[in-house]
Amino acid sequence: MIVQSTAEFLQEHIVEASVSCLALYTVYSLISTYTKLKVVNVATGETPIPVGLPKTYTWFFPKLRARLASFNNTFDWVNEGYYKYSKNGKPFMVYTIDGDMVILPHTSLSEIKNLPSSVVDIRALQTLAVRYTFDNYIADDMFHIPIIRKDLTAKLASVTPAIVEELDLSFKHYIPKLASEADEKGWQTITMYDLILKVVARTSHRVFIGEELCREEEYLDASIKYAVGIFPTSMLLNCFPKVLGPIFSIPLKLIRRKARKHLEPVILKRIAAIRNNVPEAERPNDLMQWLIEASLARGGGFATVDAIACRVLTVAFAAIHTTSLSGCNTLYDLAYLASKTPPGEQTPEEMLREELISVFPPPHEFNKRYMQRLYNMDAFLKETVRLSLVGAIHSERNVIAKGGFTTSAGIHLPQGASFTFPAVSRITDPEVYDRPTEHLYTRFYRGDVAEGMHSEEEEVTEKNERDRKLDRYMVTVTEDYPVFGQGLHACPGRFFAANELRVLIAWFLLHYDIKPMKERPPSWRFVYLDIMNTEAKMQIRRRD
Ligand code: HEM
Repeated sequence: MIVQSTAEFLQEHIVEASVSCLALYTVYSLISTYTKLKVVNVATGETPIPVGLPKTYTWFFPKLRARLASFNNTFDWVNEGYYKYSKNGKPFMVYTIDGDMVILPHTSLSEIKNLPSSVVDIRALQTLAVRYTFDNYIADDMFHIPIIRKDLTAKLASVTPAIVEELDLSFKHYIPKLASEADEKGWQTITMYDLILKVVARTSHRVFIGEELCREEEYLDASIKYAVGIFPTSMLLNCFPKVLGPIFSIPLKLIRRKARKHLEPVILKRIAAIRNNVPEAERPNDLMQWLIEASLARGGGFATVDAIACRVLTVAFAAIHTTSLSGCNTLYDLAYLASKTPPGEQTPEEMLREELISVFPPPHEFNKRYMQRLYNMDAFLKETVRLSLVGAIHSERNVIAKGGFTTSAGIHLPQGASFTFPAVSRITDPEVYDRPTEHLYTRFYRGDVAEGMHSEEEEVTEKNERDRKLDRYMVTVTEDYPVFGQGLHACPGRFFAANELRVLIAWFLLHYDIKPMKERPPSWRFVYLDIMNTEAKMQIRRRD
């Protein structure tokens, strides 16, 4: 009788019942997940001390409460742990909405950063829920990474004229669309991030997929929306049971379909050319072509239009927002630092412009080789991204080796454990950087040691990175400069990004003045992330 009436009740309230089950399951997973892995110091038996657990009613779901509090407090917890434990060579834990995280001391970084992917893997695969937000072919084989690292970087000199041309065309196309009418003194107001995002998306795509497609607004819009949609979708996916993955990823799939509509005819044309043995010299020479050739070589599901289009969008995702944020932050810093420059002194904007004109006198023909001589520009960019792109942590990794991994200090990390290193606390530690929170735009100036150097791609080798004299390029990765990650997974696109950013800032300084801003637009901290203010308005004025 009871069973029958329960069944009837459930039939009548199927929606409510499903939602309740889902809610219960979610609460259960929030409480129970990530808690079973035992991280321990094998020599002392100590386990990493948690930072951020509630100090009152400690019996009442402390981890769950810490996870919920992590939205606003993670930076403070990591900073507290950095000074209490990391600086004494000890690990600590934080429990965030994103899972249990072991924060290892900086002293473990050098032995961990180059561990092979059979031992540890980059955690983005999990945090970005790559199997749902992209697809299985991306998660199974990231062959686009060596293509970016080797082929794209090697072609930088030859693609620079295309970057210069596309930046020029896109600034001229988008500024009139996005900026207000000029006032009587010629100043126009613009939401700078909107402009830089569009310009970077179009310019990067010129190099990724060619002239034919990079100006197609519907495609560009779809690729930007896709990239924007990845973070919220993956967060949702990571909070709910995996069975809901296919449902939560529907909006992203619809956007991908829109982008694919434009990519498909071009991909098919290029595949046909390869199959018809069109000589290599007559085929396009861009990132999409290299991706198509590598996909065909792998065959099967990798060689479908869908998988190839998804891979193009994956590279665009990694490239466009990071570069746009860096470009926009640089312009914010130029405007803000100008307002702090005493009257009569040269502002950083004037200093960079003077350097530009001396390296590229009119008619300002940029080329990759001389771009490297913009030492003040490189130093400025490097300092801006140091202060603006680093979140609470860097180099998140998951242990995948069956037996786990034990550091030389005896910290045993079992299979499945996630670990990372303090980032913002490290770069704002006065023992690491002098006046660490100030934007000292000549901090990384290297013009004095640069004579006789080769290209930066040749010089940024692991050996040279240990040489403090050469530790000054924007693209140099050192253990105290985590903007581009570390070791095996350090950003493969950073040479491309640095080159594009230099041309972008150079174009801007030659064509526009920037009105000083009294306040730097504040960013917003969310769990581990420092999210830039993308709404801030700037005032700009044409120079001619
Ligand atoms: C200023 C711009 C950029 C910044 C600040 C940046 C930053 C980063 C960071 C922090 C990582 C993670 C590294 C780690 O965990 O150790 C990364 C990885 C990556 N970046 Fe960038 N990036 C930028 C531009 C680009 C560009 C332009 C591309 C492509 C052309 C790109 C492609 C990638 C890829 C594919 C990875 C994954 C590497 C791996 O898993 O081994 N990035 N980037």
